[in-house]
Amino acid sequence: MSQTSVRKDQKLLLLQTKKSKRNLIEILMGSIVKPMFGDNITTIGSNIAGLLFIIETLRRYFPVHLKITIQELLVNAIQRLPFFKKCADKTLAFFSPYTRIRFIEIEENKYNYAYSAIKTYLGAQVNPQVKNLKGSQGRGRESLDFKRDDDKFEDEYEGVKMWWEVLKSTDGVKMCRLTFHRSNWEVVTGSYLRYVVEEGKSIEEKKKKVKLFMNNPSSNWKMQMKNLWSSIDFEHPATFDTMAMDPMKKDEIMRDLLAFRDSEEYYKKIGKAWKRGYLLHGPPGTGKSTTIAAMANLMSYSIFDLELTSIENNWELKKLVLATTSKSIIVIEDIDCSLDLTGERGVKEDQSNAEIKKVKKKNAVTLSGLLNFIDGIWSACGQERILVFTTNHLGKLDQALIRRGRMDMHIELSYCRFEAFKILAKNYLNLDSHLLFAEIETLLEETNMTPADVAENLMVKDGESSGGDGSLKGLIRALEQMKLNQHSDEQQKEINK
Ligand SMILES: Nc1ncnc2c1ncn2[C@@H]1O[C@H](COP(=O)(O)OP(=O)(O)OP(=O)(O)O)[C@@H](O)[C@H]1O
Ligand SMILES: [Mg+2]
Repeated sequence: MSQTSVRKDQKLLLLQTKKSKRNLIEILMGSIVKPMFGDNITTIGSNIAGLLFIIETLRRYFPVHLKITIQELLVNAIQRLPFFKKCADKTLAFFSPYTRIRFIEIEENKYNYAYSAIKTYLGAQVNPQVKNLKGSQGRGRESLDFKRDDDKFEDEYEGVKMWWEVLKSTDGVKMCRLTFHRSNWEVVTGSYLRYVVEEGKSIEEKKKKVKLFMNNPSSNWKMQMKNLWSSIDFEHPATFDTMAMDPMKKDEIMRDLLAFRDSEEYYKKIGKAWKRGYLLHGPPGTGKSTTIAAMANLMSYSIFDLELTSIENNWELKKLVLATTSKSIIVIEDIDCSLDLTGERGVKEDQSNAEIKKVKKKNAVTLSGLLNFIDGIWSACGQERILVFTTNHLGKLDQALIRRGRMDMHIELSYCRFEAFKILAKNYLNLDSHLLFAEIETLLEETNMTPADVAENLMVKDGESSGGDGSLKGLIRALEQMKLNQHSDEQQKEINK
């Protein structure tokens, strides 16, 4: 038989099959569907019949992977007709050996955190085989971030295959849908899903940007909670590595912070709110604000910088604290200057201090309001918060405010000594040692220079050589001058006695 006659025969066979299928469907439509639903449904029915035929024909002549697409096409086409959708879903579900789990973004007005973790996990499945990717670059970053840009994913876990789809319904409902073979129920629900959600959350955690929030004056709040705080990306470069501080003290603070971060279970067990208070005290320029920045960078916590002088009353303070998020550091700088912390507890007000009087008149946030905020409200407003107070005058603070339990750790930041100086010399001049270090060590012991002043002297000025000699000699001159001044001050005091 020639090839042309074979092709002719095939065509004839195809036509016959087509005709007999159409006949059968037309009989069905005419005798069952038409009497039930009338002419419109008959037209729909015969369209589906045509579609079924085309699909059947294509199925025979195309490779396996296309068959899957065709099946999907059919299911989609049928599902567009509401009447058939219900039947099709039920029939498919009844016969299919696969199980589907949906993770809907917002259900009953509640955000589903598993949805975002799963989406993050799926987006991170980047490898050279992936065809669609999205690229982006954050501000100040040199590297590009790539994310998977597909809405269908195949995943494998402990030898089990699973299929994910990222979907959006016509009414805007977003979801991730997982399909897997029923025989793998134990693996998927037992460990795979937990693994996916935990992995997604840890990726989110790493990518989370640290923010600096500042409270807006209450006149700008309007009705929405979102006007309470304004925020910017927190890009302070300070770390504990660059902090000039006694290494033992530094180590103690870092260990304390990290232990706090990992203590969720412990706080649950002892029935206490998961929070910790730090009081930073010391003269101006000793690094209190810098320590807060280093804390935020170490923990990747955002900072809520609470400016008490722009708050009218305790109620506003409460609202602001309730609007903070977990994993954050709430900071009140210069607590002694922010409000009159003594008046309400009956300690005699210093009448001569006009500045304090002015602040008191303007500000109705009270010490008891602040104490309530530290104790009671904490438990109501979530978990994992650090509170930091700073002051230049520890003695001015009410004992109730700083007692242990409220401020768990008192950190004194003080004048620059040799250990701290070595860190600054490394940071600013990249020097580990120098002939002038011995002289500087003695002078630092004899004077009280703040790390801020030492740092200022170590900054390489224009036109200076990079060896550090100029800066170190400049620092020695400044220290000697300070020593002279201190000496003459002491002499003056003796004379005044
Ligand atoms: N311990 C330190 N380690 C490294 N740098 C420091 C340290 N202390 C101060 N500095 C430098 O001095 C500058 C001022 O320090 P910082 O603002 O942290 O001091 P402060 O104690 O908060 O002062 P104030 O009481 O006036 O608010 C910082 O920008 C930092 O560069
Ligand atoms: Mg400061």
